[in-house]
Formats: sequence, C-alpha cells, structure tokens
Amino acid sequence: MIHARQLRKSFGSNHVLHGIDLDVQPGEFVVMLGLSGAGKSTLLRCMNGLAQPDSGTLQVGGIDLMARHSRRQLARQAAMVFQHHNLVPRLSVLKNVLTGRLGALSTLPSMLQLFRQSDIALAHECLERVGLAHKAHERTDSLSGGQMQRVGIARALAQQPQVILADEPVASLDPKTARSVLQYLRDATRGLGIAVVCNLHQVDYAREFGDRIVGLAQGRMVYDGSTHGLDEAALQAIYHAQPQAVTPAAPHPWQHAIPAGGLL
Ligand SMILES: Nc1ncnc2c1ncn2[C@@H]1O[C@H](COP(=O)(O)OP(=O)(O)OP(=O)(O)O)[C@@H](O)[C@H]1O
Repeated sequence: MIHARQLRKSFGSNHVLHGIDLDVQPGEFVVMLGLSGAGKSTLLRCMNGLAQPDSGTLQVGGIDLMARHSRRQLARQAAMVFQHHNLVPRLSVLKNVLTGRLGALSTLPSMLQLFRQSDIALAHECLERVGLAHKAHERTDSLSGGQMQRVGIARALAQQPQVILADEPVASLDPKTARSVLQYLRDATRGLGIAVVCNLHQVDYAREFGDRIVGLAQGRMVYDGSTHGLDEAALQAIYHAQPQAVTPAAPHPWQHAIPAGGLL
C-alpha cells in the first residue's frame, strides 16, 4: 500500500523529514504521533502528492510519487480526510459525497458533474457505512461537526481508494464525538481493507484506535510499533525528543520495533 524509503523533504534550509522508512499494509490503521512541527502533515502531504519529496522513494497504492503522475491517477489510490472536512456547506450531503467520484469520471461528465447511477448507489453505500444514510438529502451545513466529519469520511470512501490519509480529523471535536468518528473511520476502512495513516495529537485515541503507532520527532521516526509498546520511554522519545540520543549506539527498549536504517 505505502512504501517509503529514506524519504527527505526540506523547505529551504528547514530540513523537515530526515530519511523516513515506512511500510503500511492493506487494512492497517496507523496513527502518527508527534509534537507540532515534527513533520507529520508534511509526510501525509508527500503521500498525497501535495508536497514533492526531495529524495528517497515513495509508492502509494502502486504509484511512484517520485515520478510523474496525474492527480486523477493518485486520487484513485489515496483519499484525504481533513481537520476541517473541506465540504461545500450549501450542497446536500449526498452531493458532497459524490464529489469523491469526480476523479473516476471522464473529463466532460466530471465538468458537468453528471454522475452515473452506480456512483450514486456507491455514495449512498458510503453514507450507510458512516451511519448517515438518513441525512443524504439534507444540506450539509445543517449537520453537527461530528456528522460533517463523517461525511468527509464517506467522501473519501467514495473515491474507493487503497489508502486514506487523515490529518488530525478529530482535532475540533469533543471527546465523545471524536471517538465515534474514529470508530467509524476504523470500522469502515477495516471492512474494506483500506490502509489508514492518521495524524493525531491525543495519545489516548492513538492507543484506543491504532493498530500501530508511528512516532515522529524533528522529522525522524523515533517509534514504530504496537500500541502496547507505547510506553514512557517511547513517549519520551516522541514528545521530549533529543534526536542525537536516539541512535543505534544508544538503543531504547522499543528499538527492535523500528525498521533497520529507520533511525537516522
Ligand atoms: N509549505 C510549507 N512551506 C514552508 N515550510 C513548511 C511548509 N509546510 C510545513 N512547513 C514547515 O515544516 C515543519 C513541519 O511542519 P508540519 O506541518 O509537517 O508539522 P506537524 O507535525 O504536522 O505539526 P502540527 O501537528 O502542528 O500540524 C514546520 O517547521 C513547518 O513550518
């Protein structure tokens, strides 16, 4: 699904990603943790084709993101769920979900938004997966924040992607609603074998919903392992990072979980 090797990205003199190695399998729910500025969004943006890595290799759903590719080609493999859901408020819930099908239409039908019956059926099915089938014909701005985020998930599912990239999808939601949204995201993607990489700031949610945790600190992967292995030492490395201390010469108890070559 996702294969990154020695991925590096800088903005001018700001070296943001320092050689990331990451493999994500179908159906896996990977939560990415790290301080603000650790490089989590930049890594997701590289995977979504919104940022171009400087070097290394990166494949998402079989597409080589270091080579030329079309947005449409990538949209069929990777869908994004945003913090502020990026929906069109005045459109119906169903129409917002159908925008996830635009990349699958040829140019003219896409410009005229002429959806096929099969696209409409799929959009209804995606709404059902997030428990919102009954809201299909309501205006999107009549929904609550949690419901809107579920529409964002349904739109991503409607792309029929192999990978969903979620950038802090529950940052603006109360804890109960946040849990319900993450539950829908996990259940829907697991049922369909879609790989998820989800940036979160809440360690509790990461432990509850992640199959696996990836910890970034100052653009380096300092933890890659199970939720059970996310102990104090791992949290210390992620949130109080001194990257020069995290080297093969000074192993941490959880270091076995990090792929070879993934520390520098
Ligand atoms: N388009 C850009 N142009 C210049 N610098 C950028 C750009 N995008 C990100 N950066 C810089 O890259 C670094 C990492 O930012 P990034 O948003 O990836 O971190 P993050 O871990 O996602 O943080 P947060 O949790 O706050 O979203 C920061 O120093 C940021 O200023």
